[in-house]
Amino acid sequence: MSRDTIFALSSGAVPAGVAVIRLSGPKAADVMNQIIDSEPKPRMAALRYVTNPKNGDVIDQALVLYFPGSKSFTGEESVEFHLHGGRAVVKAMIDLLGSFDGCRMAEAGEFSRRGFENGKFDLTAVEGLADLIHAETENQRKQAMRQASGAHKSVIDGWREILLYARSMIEAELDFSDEEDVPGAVSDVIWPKLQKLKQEMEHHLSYADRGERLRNGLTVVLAGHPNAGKSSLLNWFAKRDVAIVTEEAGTTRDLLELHLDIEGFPVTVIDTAGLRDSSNIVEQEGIRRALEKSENADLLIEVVDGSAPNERVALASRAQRLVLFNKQDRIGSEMINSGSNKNAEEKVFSVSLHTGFGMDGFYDSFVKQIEELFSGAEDVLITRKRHEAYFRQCVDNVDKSLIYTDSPLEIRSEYLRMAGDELGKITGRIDVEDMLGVIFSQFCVGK
Ligand SMILES: Nc1nc2c(ncn2[C@@H]2O[C@H](COP(=O)(O)OP(=O)(O)OP(=O)(O)O)[C@@H](O)[C@H]2O)c(=O)[nH]1
Ligand SMILES: [K+]
Ligand SMILES: [Mg+2]
Repeated sequence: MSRDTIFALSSGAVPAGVAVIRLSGPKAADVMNQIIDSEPKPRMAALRYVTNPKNGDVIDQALVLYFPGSKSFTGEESVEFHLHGGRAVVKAMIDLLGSFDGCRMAEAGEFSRRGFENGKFDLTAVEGLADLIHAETENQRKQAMRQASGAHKSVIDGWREILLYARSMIEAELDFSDEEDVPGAVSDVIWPKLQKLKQEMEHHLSYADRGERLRNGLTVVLAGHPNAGKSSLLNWFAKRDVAIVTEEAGTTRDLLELHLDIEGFPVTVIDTAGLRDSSNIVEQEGIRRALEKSENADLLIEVVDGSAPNERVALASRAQRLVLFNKQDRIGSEMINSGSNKNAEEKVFSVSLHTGFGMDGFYDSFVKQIEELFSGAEDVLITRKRHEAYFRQCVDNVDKSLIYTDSPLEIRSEYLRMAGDELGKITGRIDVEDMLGVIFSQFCVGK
C-alpha cells in the first residue's frame, strides 16, 4: 500500500524566530533533493537554500535534517526544514511542498499515528506525548514524560507475560494429563502468581483517580453564605482583582475559575454564588450551579463570616472540607469557638482576608491537602478512563479464572486469554481501530 507523503508546520504559531516544517513519507527524500542542491548527511543539520525547481525562486535558507529509512519519529523517511519563522516564508514552503504529486498537508496527530503504526511506540506512549505537549505544571510534565518514555508499556507487557506463562502452563498440563508422572500440580505454581498479579492491578486501580486528576487538575470549590468573603478569597489566591467584591449580598452569580500551580500540581479554584433562599432567578441559577460544582469538588473551602456566625451551609459533597471563619479583624481570636466544629474531619481556621491574619496557616494546610489528594501519583499507571475500563475488564477476567475452580482448565485459561487481550487494548497491540481517531486527534497538526 503506498502512502501519501505528508507535511505540516510542527513548531508554534508564526511569526517566530524559527519555523520547523516536517515532511514524512515515501517521497520525502525525493522531494528534499528536488528543492535543495545537495543531500545532507543522515541526521546531521546542514545549511541549504530551498529553491522552487519549477521557477528557480529561492524560498529561504534553512537548516535541513534528513532521517532516512525508519530511523525517525514516524518510522518512515522524513525531513525537517528549520526555516525563518515568517508567515510568508511558511506559506511559500507549504505551497511548494503541496505542489509535488503524492504530497499533502498532514492531519492532526498524523505524524504520531504513523509512528505508532510503524511500531515506534505504543498507545500509552502516544498518550504520554499528547499529555507532555499539554502539560502545564511540573508534576504533569513528569507523569507525561514517564508515560511517553514507555514506563507504562513495560509494566503492562510484564503482566501480559505472566498471563501468557500461566496459559502455557495450563496448556502443558492439558497436553500431558493422561501421562502418569506429569505432576498435576501445575496450577499450584500459577494460581498464587495470578492472585498476586490481581492484587497488583487492583492497587493500580485504586489510584486511577490520581492520574486523571493530575492530567485534568483538581477542583477546589469556594462555598458559603453570601458576603462571607468567597470572592475576596479568590482574589487572594489570584493575587489580583479577578472577582467583584462588594458589601452587597449576592454579588457573585457566575462560576469564576482560577487556574493555579500549587507545588507543581494543577488546581482549579472556583468562586461561586453565596447560598441562600432567593427569589431572584439569576441568583437562583447561580446557586444551582454553586451546589452542582460543590457536589463534584475534590476539595471544598467553606467561607463563613466569623463576625456574624450564622448556620453553616449544607452541601451534598463527600469532599474534604477546610472551613475559614473570616473577618477575624472585627472580633478577635475567640470567635472561632463560636463556630461549630462537629466534624473532626474538617479543619477550621480563624482568618481575616482584610488583614491577612491566619492566612499563612491556612495556606500551609491547603497545600498539604492538595499534596495528599495527589499522593501516590508518582507511579500511577492509569491516566485515562480508557485505561481504567480495560484494567477493570482485565482484573475481572483474572478473577474469574481464579474463582471458577470447578470449571475445566480450558475455560479458566480462556479467561486468562481475555484478560491479556484487555491489556493489549491499553497498549494498542490489540484492535482498537475505532479509538485511534480519537486518541490522535488530541494532537495538533504537525505532531
Ligand atoms: N472586615 C472584613 N471584611 C471583609 C473581610 N473579607 C471580606 N470582607 C468584606 O465582606 C464583603 C463581602 O465580601 P465578598 O468577597 O464579596 O463575599 P462573597 O462571599 O463573595 O459574597 P457573595 O458573592 O455576595 O456571595 C465585602 O465588603 C468585603 O470587603 C475581612 O476579612 N474582614
Ligand atoms: K458580596
Ligand atoms: Mg462573591
